Amino acid sequence: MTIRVAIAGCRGKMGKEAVKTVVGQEGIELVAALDYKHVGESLAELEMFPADLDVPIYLDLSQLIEETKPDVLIDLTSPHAVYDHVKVSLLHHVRPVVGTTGFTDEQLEELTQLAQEQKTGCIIAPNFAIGAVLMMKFAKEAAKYLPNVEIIELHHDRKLDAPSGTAKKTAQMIAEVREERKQGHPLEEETMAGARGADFEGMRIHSVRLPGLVAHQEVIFGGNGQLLTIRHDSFNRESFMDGIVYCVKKVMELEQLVYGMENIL
Ligand SMILES: NC(=O)C1=CN([C@@H]2O[C@H](COP(=O)(O)OP(=O)(O)OC[C@H]3O[C@@H](n4cnc5c(N)ncnc54)[C@H](OP(=O)(O)O)[C@@H]3O)[C@@H](O)[C@H]2O)C=CC1
Ligand SMILES: O=C(O)C1=N[C@H](C(=O)O)C[C@H](O)C1
Repeated sequence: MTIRVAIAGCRGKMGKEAVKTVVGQEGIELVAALDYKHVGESLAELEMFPADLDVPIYLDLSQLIEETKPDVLIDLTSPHAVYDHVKVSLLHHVRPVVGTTGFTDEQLEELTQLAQEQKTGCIIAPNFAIGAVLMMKFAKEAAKYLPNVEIIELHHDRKLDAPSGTAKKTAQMIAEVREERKQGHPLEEETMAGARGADFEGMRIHSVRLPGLVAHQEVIFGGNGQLLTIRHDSFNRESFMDGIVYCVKKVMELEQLVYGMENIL
């Protein structure tokens, strides 16, 4: 069976790479694109895509779904757009595979419930790179023994959300095995706001944004006279593509929302 896929955000850094990947994939067919520019045109008319890529561009997701009947919607857009896309998609029983980050906890809860009610699979993966997923799993394991931990995530300076979805998910996974505790000196004070980073159950998260970076993270554990650093680097967007293909196939077997690729490996 061929899986019919639509991509939202196809002009973006991730979207462009995803279009290239999906088009070359056996058993997957790209049937539509969702964008708010070039509406009514075809991807073939955009300079960045091959001239024979005859894939229609829609503004309205419901219309896209009714006319092109995708099985899966890959969302690689923005924190402002993604929640609505996932909701509309689930209401139409189209399975979302979501790379976009920046969900609130409330949005994740609502979408989890909606996917369950609709009996429709959905994968929200803060990071599609297998190395990053392993970094998160290893960090969770290490935190059982070394509960003093800080996360430093480093990204390109076009990123909209901070901390990154990966850093937030790492902290959540660590929190499953680490009791909430304040770190550092009990009387420490910030003499400059933000100096100690964001506070997640006492863990500190630091976000670096610089041109030249892609997506990187260090999880640093401190113990008596020792330090453990777990680091992952994505040097390009290709690093995420195997994960996207895996999720497109996997979501076809699901009837509920899965948050994080570590839960389906
Ligand atoms: N899970 C993972 O492994 C990864 C996740 N990401 C996440 O994926 C998302 C996209 O990243 P990236 O490609 O770098 O970002 P880009 O800004 O390069 O791409 C986003 C694209 O989505 C478009 N867009 C914005 N709003 C809408 C909308 N309402 N409908 C359709 N298209 C829209 C943008 O158009 P325009 O620019 O014209 O506004 C742009 O073309 C981010 O949230 C990022 O954090 C990124 C890498 C890996
Ligand atoms: O915006 C990005 O680039 C990335 N976003 C995701 C995140 O917020 O964790 C995944 C990866 O880090 C790249």
